[in-house]
Amino acid sequence: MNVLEVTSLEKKYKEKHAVKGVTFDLKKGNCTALIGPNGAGKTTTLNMLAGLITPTSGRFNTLENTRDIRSIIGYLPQYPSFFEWMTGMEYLTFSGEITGLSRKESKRRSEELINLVNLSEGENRRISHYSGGMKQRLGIAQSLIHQPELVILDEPVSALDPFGRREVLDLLNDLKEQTTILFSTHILNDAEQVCDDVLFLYNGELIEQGPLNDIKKRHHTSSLKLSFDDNASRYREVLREIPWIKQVKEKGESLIIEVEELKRDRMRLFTLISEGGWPVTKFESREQSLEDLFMKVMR
Ligand SMILES: Nc1ncnc2c1ncn2[C@@H]1O[C@H](COP(=O)(O)OP(=O)(O)OP(=O)(O)O)[C@@H](O)[C@H]1O
Repeated sequence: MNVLEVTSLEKKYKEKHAVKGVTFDLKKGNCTALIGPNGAGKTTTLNMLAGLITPTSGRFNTLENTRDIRSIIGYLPQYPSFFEWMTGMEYLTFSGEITGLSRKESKRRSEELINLVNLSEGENRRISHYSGGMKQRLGIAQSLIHQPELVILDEPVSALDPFGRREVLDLLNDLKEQTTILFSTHILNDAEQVCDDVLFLYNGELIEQGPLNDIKKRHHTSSLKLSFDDNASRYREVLREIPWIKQVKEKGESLIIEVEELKRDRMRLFTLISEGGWPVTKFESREQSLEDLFMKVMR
């Protein structure tokens, strides 16, 4: 069941085509990462879905064909602004009332959310005294105040330090139980930790999309990594001459060796290393990361 179906969505600014004919579905209960480098069109896409800018063309349908999409979505912009003189609790209660909740209901929901995003300790502190991670968690709580079917988060972790990032990623993992999530990021490692589905956006176009595991299988490569104390390039030249090795890349004093069949070729490489007495300090089978995948798809 799809919470949102987006068809041929476009945004043009004079000569600039920021988003070009983007089509995708969001499955109920899934967490989808919209991934792309700076300027790919992520914010423009999310702003169109959030009703903040008008698409040049295209359409989107919601599950119940809701007339105003804003009633079913929660949205956290890339640079959220808060009334910093308010406490976290005041801000949430106020946000709830704006969405149409009664004061009592809004207070109850705010208390629930303060617990969910782990802000109990700072609920009566002014937002101006919050850390970046706390503000981002408050922003996420605010986006959930009216129990939306879909939460759209624009770069929720990109501006945070590693501690803040971890807090927010853990929170996203918890939220997956409760709602459908679409979030943008250019930090692939973060996306990999929480998302089920990915949308790869490049130059305003979707270049690959689907369940992360399916895409990984589709673009699967088997590789091995050899690390040396020094002189890796000498061994690179030897490996390049071997017919069962597809590609050898040098990364510092390590070699990334792409092979056809991991199990078989791992043994072959072991034999080569031991017979040749190569000064290898580390031998690893490599799992393809989302970053490897993104680079491959883009190429
Ligand atoms: N109001 C605007 N007028 C003209 N061009 C715009 C406007 N808004 C965005 N663009 C252009 O559209 C393209 C996509 O921008 P967008 O902000 O959506 O990218 P992004 O993927 O979110 O990038 P970032 O990760 O840097 O936030 C960029 O080239 C940008 O310069």
